[in-house]
Amino acid sequence: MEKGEWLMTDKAEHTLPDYRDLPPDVAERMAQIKKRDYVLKIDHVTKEFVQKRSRVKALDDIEFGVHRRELVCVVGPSGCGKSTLIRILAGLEDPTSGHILMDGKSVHGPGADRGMVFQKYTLFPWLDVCQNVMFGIEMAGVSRLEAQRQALQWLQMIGLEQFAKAYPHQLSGGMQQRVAIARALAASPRVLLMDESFSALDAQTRTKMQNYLMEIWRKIDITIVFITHDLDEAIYLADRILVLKPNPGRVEEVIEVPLSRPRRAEQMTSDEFLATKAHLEELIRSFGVPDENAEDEDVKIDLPLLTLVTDKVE
Ligand SMILES: Nc1ncnc2c1ncn2[C@@H]1O[C@H](COP(=O)(O)OP(=O)(O)OP(=O)(O)O)[C@@H](O)[C@H]1O
Repeated sequence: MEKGEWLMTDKAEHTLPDYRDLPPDVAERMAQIKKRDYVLKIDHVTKEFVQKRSRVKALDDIEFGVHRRELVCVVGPSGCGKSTLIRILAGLEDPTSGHILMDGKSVHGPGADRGMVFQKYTLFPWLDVCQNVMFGIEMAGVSRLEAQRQALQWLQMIGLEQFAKAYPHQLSGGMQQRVAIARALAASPRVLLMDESFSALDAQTRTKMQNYLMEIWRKIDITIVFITHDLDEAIYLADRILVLKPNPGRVEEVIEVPLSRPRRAEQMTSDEFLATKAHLEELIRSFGVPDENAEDEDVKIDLPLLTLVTDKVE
């Protein structure tokens, strides 16, 4: 589709705008973002896994830069290398070739400059909420008293100060993830890496968490890379979306999200949102990989004959 063309949708006569047409305020914001330096640069990163008899090229020559205070989401079908990429960014895995640069310097291994929030709840169960948040601060050599003061400030920021003395098992999933975010941020990283961090939460809690995250991000100097399977989540959160294709994992497209900030739930039904989602769905379909996390349409179940019931009145 040429830029500026309009996309016909299935719904008769309703046309969606081109997702690449940014409203003026978004275009202005995007121009500002692009003027900022790269905090994180993925410099021609390739990753091959060698198993007994086979080689898998999980990532092939990935080249991408994340600007300071940008929120980038990474999407793509199962197996396109999203987890491999974030593990390399976190320093948990080395690239086969290429480099990760933080503020222009090549990184090797994990570092305090990159905080990570995983999908599963990863709080230390034997520490209370405050001690969990203090953990990263104390690791950086800060005194216990000062770490406690800072941890309480973080808990206030995420609205959980009254749960400072509670233990993780006493909190809901959403609250645990809020503490996990606070714990990661308390160590003052430059970049927050989030690996499907909200995918274990129910839909309502997930939306709340997305809003919490954007609220925190608005207040502090942090750059976020967020991996997700959920296209709505990617569009709602991101300034730009990095779309990966599988076999081997390559950059297919970088999408500038045509939505103003601050984001509001109503934007999820806007034409710009729907046009971006339609394009992403089309891209992912074009990769021809069944996404096991997508909702099944038209599932056919073979039932044993004897269990069949009808609603016919006897
Ligand atoms: N440790 C490993 N050893 C061998 N192959 C691996 C390893 N980790 C990942 N792979 C392979 O690399 C490719 C990319 O995997 P990866 O988990 O990064 O994809 P993904 O996009 O995160 O998938 P999903 O969305 O299902 O989590 C896949 O083919 C996978 O089988």
